[in-house]
This record gives sequence, structure tokens and C-alpha cells, in this order.
Amino acid sequence: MKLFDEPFDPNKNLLPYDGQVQYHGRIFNDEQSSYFYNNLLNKIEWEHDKAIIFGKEIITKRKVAWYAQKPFSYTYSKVTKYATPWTAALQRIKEEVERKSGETYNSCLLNLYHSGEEGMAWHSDGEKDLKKNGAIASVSFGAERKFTFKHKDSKEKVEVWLENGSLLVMKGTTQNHWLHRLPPTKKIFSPRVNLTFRTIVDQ
Ligand SMILES: O=C(O)CCC(=O)C(=O)O
Ligand SMILES: [Fe+2]
Repeated sequence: MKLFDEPFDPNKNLLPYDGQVQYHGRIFNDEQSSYFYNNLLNKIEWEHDKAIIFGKEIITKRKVAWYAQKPFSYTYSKVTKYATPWTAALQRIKEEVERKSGETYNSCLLNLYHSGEEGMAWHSDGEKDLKKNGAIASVSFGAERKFTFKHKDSKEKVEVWLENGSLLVMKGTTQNHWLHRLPPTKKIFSPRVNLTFRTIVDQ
């Protein structure tokens, strides 16, 4: 159920066990959100994502980009990428996210979903380049989309709607025990930009 009237308590854990997920609701107002949304759509070097799945190279409809404070390399789904230096807007968003979440981050993976038909399949973000049990902060701009967690053993599910300008923080052992996905939907026609701030271990 979607609760419109209740303020979100960022200290509340959305997960019942085996991890910690905090939804801060909207941390950017309408004006800030539309500024960042347009800036990111226009200024980020978006590319289609390539992945190797069951030995086959696939190219996703969604676009991705990877930014960081240093040209870190990062490998996931068997593809290695090199980070682009922060833009001014990304740096401003990162500062606010660090203030709100009380954690620091040194890189950001960005995803552009052109419409509801694009999503992201079940996965967890526990790649070896990432700091073990480091916090991952997810910021969303544009279309509001549902985001789902599924426990790896019990299969219990938890859903949250990610609003325009919102912040969701995943921490502790979340990535070890829970998968997450952005389900595709035929009901949403407008784009969404998602930023996940992460900590890469220094190479
Ligand atoms: O778009 C989203 O909300 C999720 C993105 C995500 O899970 C990821 O980049 O690892
Ligand atoms: Fe993820």
C-alpha cells in the first residue's frame, strides 16, 4: 500500500531481518529535482550497458554511466568500466546524500530508464570492487517507480515506491541476504534517472 500522507521515518528499517534499508522520502524539492533531472539527462555521458549473461553479450535498452573521484575501474556482469570525474551537479547531490545518510561515497553508477518498459532484473550489489557491507545510497529523479527486495532464502518480499527527488539507503548485510529489482511496468511512460552512490575499494 502506498501511504501519501505519512512522513517517512529515515530511522525505520524497511527490512524485517538480515539487513538495513532506510527510505528518507524526498530530500530534494520539485524545483531542485527538475533542475537535477534535466541536468543529468543532458550532461551525463549516457551509454547503453553491455553485460555478459550465460556467456552471451547483451546490450540493454536502459543507459548507464559511471562517475567517481578517480578513474577507478569497476567490473560487474564480466564487463570492466572506467569512471569519469564528477560533474558539478553530481558533486552537489553527493554532498547532500552524505549529509542525509551520515556516510561517505567515492563513486556513482547512474541508470537512465526511458520508460516503464525498462527495468533492472533481480541482483544484489556485492561486487568485489565494492567496500564490504558499505552503504549504497540510491537517489531517484523523474518517474516514480516501484522497487522490490526479495530475501535469498525465505523469498520474503518488501516493496517501496521511489519518488522524484528521493533517497533510499541500503546498508549492513543487505546485499548478502537480499536481492533487489526495478520491475518493468506498462503503466509508466516517462523517464527516470537513478543514481547509486557507492564506495569502491582503492586499487
Ligand atoms: O534504478 C534503481 O532504482 C536500481 C538500480 C540498481 O539497483 C543498481 O544500479 O544497482
Ligand atoms: Fe542494485
